[in-house]
Amino acid sequence: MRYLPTGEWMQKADEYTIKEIGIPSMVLMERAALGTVDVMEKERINLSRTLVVCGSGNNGGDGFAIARLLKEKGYEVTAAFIGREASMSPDCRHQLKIAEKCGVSIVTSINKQEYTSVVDAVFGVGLNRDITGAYQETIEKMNSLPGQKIAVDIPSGICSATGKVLGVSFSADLTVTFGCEKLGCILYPGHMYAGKRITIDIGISRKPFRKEPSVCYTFDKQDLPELIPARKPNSHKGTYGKVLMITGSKGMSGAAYLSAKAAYITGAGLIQIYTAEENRVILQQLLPEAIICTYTEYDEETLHKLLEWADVVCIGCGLGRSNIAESLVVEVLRTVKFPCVIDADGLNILSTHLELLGGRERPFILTPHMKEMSELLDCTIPELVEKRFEKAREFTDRYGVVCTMKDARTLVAKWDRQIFVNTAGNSSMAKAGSGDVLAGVIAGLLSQGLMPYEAAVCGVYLHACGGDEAREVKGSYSTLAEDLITGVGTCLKKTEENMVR
Ligand SMILES: NC(=O)C1=CN([C@@H]2O[C@H](COP(=O)(O)OP(=O)(O)OC[C@H]3O[C@@H](n4cnc5c(N)ncnc54)[C@H](OP(=O)(O)O)[C@@H]3O)[C@@H](O)[C@H]2O)[C@@H](O)CC1
Ligand SMILES: [K+]
Repeated sequence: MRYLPTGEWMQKADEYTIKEIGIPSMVLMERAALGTVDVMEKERINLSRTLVVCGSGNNGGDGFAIARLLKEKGYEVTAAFIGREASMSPDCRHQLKIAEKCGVSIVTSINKQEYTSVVDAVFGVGLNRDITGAYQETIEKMNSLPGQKIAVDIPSGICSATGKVLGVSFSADLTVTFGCEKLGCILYPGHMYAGKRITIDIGISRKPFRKEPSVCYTFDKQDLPELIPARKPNSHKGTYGKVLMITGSKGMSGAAYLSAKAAYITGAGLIQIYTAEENRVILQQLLPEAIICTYTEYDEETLHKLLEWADVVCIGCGLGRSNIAESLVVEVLRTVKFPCVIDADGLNILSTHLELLGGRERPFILTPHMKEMSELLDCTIPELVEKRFEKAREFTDRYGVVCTMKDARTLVAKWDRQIFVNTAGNSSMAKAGSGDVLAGVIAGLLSQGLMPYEAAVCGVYLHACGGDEAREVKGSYSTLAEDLITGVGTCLKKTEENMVR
């Protein structure tokens, strides 16, 4: 796993490293500059005529050090100091003096000369308000220059906590970031301004991030072996759990099929689908591995028998909003004591029965997209988008559930855990049926013994990696939900092969 701190948290980590560990600030800055030059060379940036634009904070300090190192290597370099003299940080001032003494050409405005590359060291994580006036004009000018664009730590103008553009932003081809990638470069639109992102270690301690609830984290592919539940040599179908899927309705057999198949592909032992009678034949044909039980009217006795049979329940995919659906959701949420995934129509029904969540901790995993989440929270979608982290925390604190908030950057929250931010996946997954697959993947992981929060984070990540596998085969336009299921299977197989090796 790796942390995705905001700029504020990154500054706390810088401070901890300097004051508590004792690494001098100028040492960190030198490592940042050396690392940036190294990355630019490895990435084959044409550095033959480079402009480094520096502000008055430590990001500007990095910039002067980079300019000096480029000159040492024989490149033609100009450093433009466009910050305010009066507000220069001590390290920035120091770096400017060194650069001057080393003969770096220093100017105070961007001249018309053509550069092969433009390095943005105007603002880093210290950006704390909208960029206006002369700074805005400078950044617009930098964007309009020819040559490759490289951002130091974060593109100037991107809010490191939200990914929002604060007035204007440098648009980078490459961002070399220090210590940890900042949350704002992961979230949209910030992500689109960062270009290719490369993180370098400059010795900043990550200790301040541990156990800090407001710091987020993500996974990379190499984390998968640790995340997925182990298969045991001496096992049978009962070892991997019995999943009850209360899904599908008349005309909505697809959601029941996709979620159940996804749970099987993920490794569930046995699946029973409880659905409308109209779906019986089609589901039996589509998924002969599943047991099918059907209803024509609400039947509490059968429901209870099925709940006694199951270890895990997944309710809501394609369930509809009929009276029967409502009775099913209410009764399941009222009585179930084991892990339960609540998706789609299950969430729509839940939003008018929130009292069913109680407030005590129950093993529920809610998988809303932004619209469903806004209904659960009774707020507008723009309000939710603006304050997604606060809202996710507020909701999971209040109800004690696990919540995966689905979006281009899906979050997983639980009151006593740091928020997981998904960084895998792609636009091919923005299609009908993708949510059903996710609900099934999570149910499949629960049935193999993962705890609700672990199943949710692993499920979201695995589903997204499945999307990446699917895009490799089908491309961004033509990937279907069924392909995501195949992708999840491929991803699990690759992970297993790596584990064996
Ligand atoms: N030792 C370390 O800590 C290390 C730090 N490192 C590097 O330092 C970076 C962080 O440096 P930082 O904290 O000095 O902040 P930085 O981003 O340079 O900007 C602050 C300046 O901008 C100004 N300002 C802000 N918003 C503005 C606006 N909208 N419009 C106009 N002005 C605005 C603000 O002015 P003020 O708010 O004081 O008026 C202040 O002058 C970090 O990203 C990394 O690159 C690495 O070298 C590793 C070691
Ligand atoms: K920058």
